[in-house]
This record gives sequence, structure tokens and C-alpha cells, in this order.
Amino acid sequence: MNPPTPQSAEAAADVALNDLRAALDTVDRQLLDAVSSRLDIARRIADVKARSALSVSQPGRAARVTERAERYALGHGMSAEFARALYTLLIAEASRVEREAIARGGT
Ligand SMILES: C=C(O[C@@H]1C=C(C(=O)O)C=C[C@H]1O)C(=O)O
Repeated sequence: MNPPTPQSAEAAADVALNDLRAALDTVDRQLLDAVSSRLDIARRIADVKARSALSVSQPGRAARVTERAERYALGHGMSAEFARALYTLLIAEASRVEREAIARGGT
């Protein structure tokens, strides 16, 4: 068998990268769908909070959710800092859509 030429090695890398990038694209879609589902639930939570005059901001709950994500991250090859930053963004967006839902008078 002939040794791989630089061109054939590059072509094989292209194929492998295309496959792996398609797999990433699939996971990215799942991630965004999961975030969208999370925000739909936050809108339903907003309805409950509006009916019972509860504040959108629930710092105790937000801290527990973030700490759980940090523990998960540490057990799955991610940094706790990454999990904290991710959940800071997720909770900020959930709070924004909750306020938007309440301002609109319900979902
Ligand atoms: C979704 C809620 O509202 C806010 C958003 C949270 C979240 O995105 O996990 C957590 C606590 C609240 O600050 C909730 O009260 O559960």
C-alpha cells in the first residue's frame, strides 16, 4: 500500500471534520431546543408568580440551580466557572422572559 500523500491526509481530515461538525450542529440544535423549552417553563412560572404576587427574582432557587450545575460540571469534564457563567446567562434570560410575560399579562 502507498503511504498517504499530504493531499489524501488533508482529504481524510476534511471528511472527519465534516462528520464531527455535523454532529456538533445536531447537538447545538438540541441545546437551543432545550433552552427554548426551559424558557417556555419560565413563562408558565411567571403566570404562577403573577397570580400569587411572588417576585420574579428568587435568589435562593437561583443559587441552588447554579450550584447543582457546578457540581454536574465538575463531574463531567467542565469547569465550575463555565457552569456558573452559563447559568448566570440562563437565569438572566429566564428572568427577562418572565418579566416580559408578566408585563404582557400572561402567556
Ligand atoms: C424560574 C424561576 O425564576 C427565576 C429564574 C430561575 C431559573 O432560571 O432557574 C431561578 C430562580 C428565579 O430567579 C423560578 O423561580 O423557578
